[in-house]
Amino acid sequence: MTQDELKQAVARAAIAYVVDGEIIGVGTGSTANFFIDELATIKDRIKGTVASSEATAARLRGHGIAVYDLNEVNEIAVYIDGADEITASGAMIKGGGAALTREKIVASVSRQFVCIADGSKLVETLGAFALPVEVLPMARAAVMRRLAALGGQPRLRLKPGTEQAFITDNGGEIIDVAGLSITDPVGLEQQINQIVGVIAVGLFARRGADVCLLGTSDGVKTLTF
Ligand SMILES: O=C[C@H](O)[C@H](O)[C@H](O)COP(=O)(O)O
Repeated sequence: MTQDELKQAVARAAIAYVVDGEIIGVGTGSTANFFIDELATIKDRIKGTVASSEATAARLRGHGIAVYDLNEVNEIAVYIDGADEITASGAMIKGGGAALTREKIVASVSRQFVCIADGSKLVETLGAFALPVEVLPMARAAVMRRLAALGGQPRLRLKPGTEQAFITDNGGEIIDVAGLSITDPVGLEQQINQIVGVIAVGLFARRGADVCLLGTSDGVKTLTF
């Protein structure tokens, strides 16, 4: 099976977690895009969605699915999203697609977090994927020094093919921190959150996934945490 077929399989399996008549939180990225396309086939069963990025909102609206502002919504039944890495205890690195801050916010108000990922995303220790950190542009250099002191190699994410900083949906910049071996994800998430100028870190450890649907050549495996 190709990686896209594995992503499609987990996206289809995630439909079983959609709660009829409720608001569904929708993540960002290639796996989440497969989920959006599946969700379109049952859109009449749900009340609507909250999107974790402008790109996701546009894709949902393109399918005729209602997208609510989070401030209009009291509760989200389930949040469904991909990950860049996930451990056997449900801690994740996210933000490869730069949507980490809104993803974290939507996940934090959702009753259940279902991670959908192809099997290559399951790791023993987080950190081979450079950890994304969203920062206020004026604090970039100061935050990079603090991240380097934690033992990583921080690098500013650039707009592809340019020398200009990539700018997020929130007007922030992304620093990708390579070279970390994250043995205490909850502790590191807390430490990075405390650096002034950080908007959010792509470590989802304190609020990790509740369920992970993992696409493998033997079928979709369900991990619960
Ligand atoms: O910012 C992007 C998100 O955290 C994505 O969920 C993550 O990067 C995984 O993306 P993909 O499904 O494309 O591998």
